[in-house]
Amino acid sequence: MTLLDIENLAVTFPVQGGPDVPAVDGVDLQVESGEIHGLVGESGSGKSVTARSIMRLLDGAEVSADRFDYRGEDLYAKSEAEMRQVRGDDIAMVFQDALSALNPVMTVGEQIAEVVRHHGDVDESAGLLSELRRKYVTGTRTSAASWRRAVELLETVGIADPEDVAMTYPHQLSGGQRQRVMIASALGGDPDLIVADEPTTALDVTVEAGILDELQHLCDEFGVAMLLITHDLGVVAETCDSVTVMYSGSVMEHGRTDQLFENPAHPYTKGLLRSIPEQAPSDGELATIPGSAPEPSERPDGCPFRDRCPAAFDACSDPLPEHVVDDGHVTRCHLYTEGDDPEVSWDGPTRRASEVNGAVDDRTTATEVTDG
Ligand SMILES: Nc1ncnc2c1ncn2[C@@H]1O[C@H](COP(=O)(O)OP(=O)(O)OP(=O)(O)O)[C@@H](O)[C@H]1O
Ligand code: NI
Repeated sequence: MTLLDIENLAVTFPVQGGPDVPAVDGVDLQVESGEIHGLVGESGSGKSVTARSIMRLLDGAEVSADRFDYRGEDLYAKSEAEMRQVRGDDIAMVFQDALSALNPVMTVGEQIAEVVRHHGDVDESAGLLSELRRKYVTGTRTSAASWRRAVELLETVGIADPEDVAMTYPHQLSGGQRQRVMIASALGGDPDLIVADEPTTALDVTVEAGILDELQHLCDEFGVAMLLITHDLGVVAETCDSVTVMYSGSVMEHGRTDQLFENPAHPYTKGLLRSIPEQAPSDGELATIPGSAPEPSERPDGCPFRDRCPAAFDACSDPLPEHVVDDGHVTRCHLYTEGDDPEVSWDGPTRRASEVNGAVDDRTTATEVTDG
């Protein structure tokens, strides 16, 4: 079943005295129940804006979509009160920076207990006195059911000594522990979908691997779906069932992870794949895509990637087409409207690039070593 179904999402930030910022432009995104769906793309491609649109946390932005359904209900038709219920109970969000997302003056146990109470499936009295005590003497109601549930959740997310950790404040914990606390807090509302925006980006690789493992395991165990935002295709390969690739506000390609990795269709996806060790060409060099993404207000017509694409040709200034590569695997690239199996070379001059668009031909050979 499709849990989240977004069609043709556009998000624009009005800017006083400057051009508006069309951050997201025509994005389709489907997350199936229980799956881990990766949302990947370089910095500025619109991943976080898309994520926040799901929580309706985009103050001041103009949001439009042909469809924006969660479990078949239009999220943008809900009242703010109904939305508060959705946030936490149905959809929970995990951010990159737990230190700023968590309350600094409340023990982590209390914070998780609060989510559990808000969700309302623990039975405990909540009279004024206990409410005041809870609020001002944080961490002391260790006999309450919500507190016990908080400790349980800390244990669930792999924290050793959950009783002790529950009584600490966020700044007393390591970065990895704080991310785990935030995941525990997300699970406190028993959501069906977790939106995780680069949950491990700030951590070192071993801690990151442990947390990604844990997330994968938790989604499996609780049947929770996750939209996992990352700029790292290596993380997608390890963790995700399916993936949507974004570039400069648009979706370039989406499909099951195996389809995308075995048979990438869009030159942008092919370029990204060269930057992860397992997929890089056998000469051992890791290459990034030369150049950088345009600012939203300076995006070219048609395909936003065309100025960096080694296979760009004149049709690329037309609106993005949609090409079905395989069942569930779709790319938005003009090469495929010209015939199947186009030649895309990141290592030498491309026929189309050199014949049709002389402006890009020396980009096709430039590579940049990013890692050893
Ligand atoms: N509140 C805002 N006002 C104006 N522009 C914004 C605002 N928020 C985001 N943008 C712009 O929208 C575009 C998409 O930003 P977004 O944060 O979604 O990118 P991202 O893919 O999450 O990148 P990163 O990997 O760096 O987190 C960027 O050009 C950004 O500058
Ligand atoms: Ni982001």
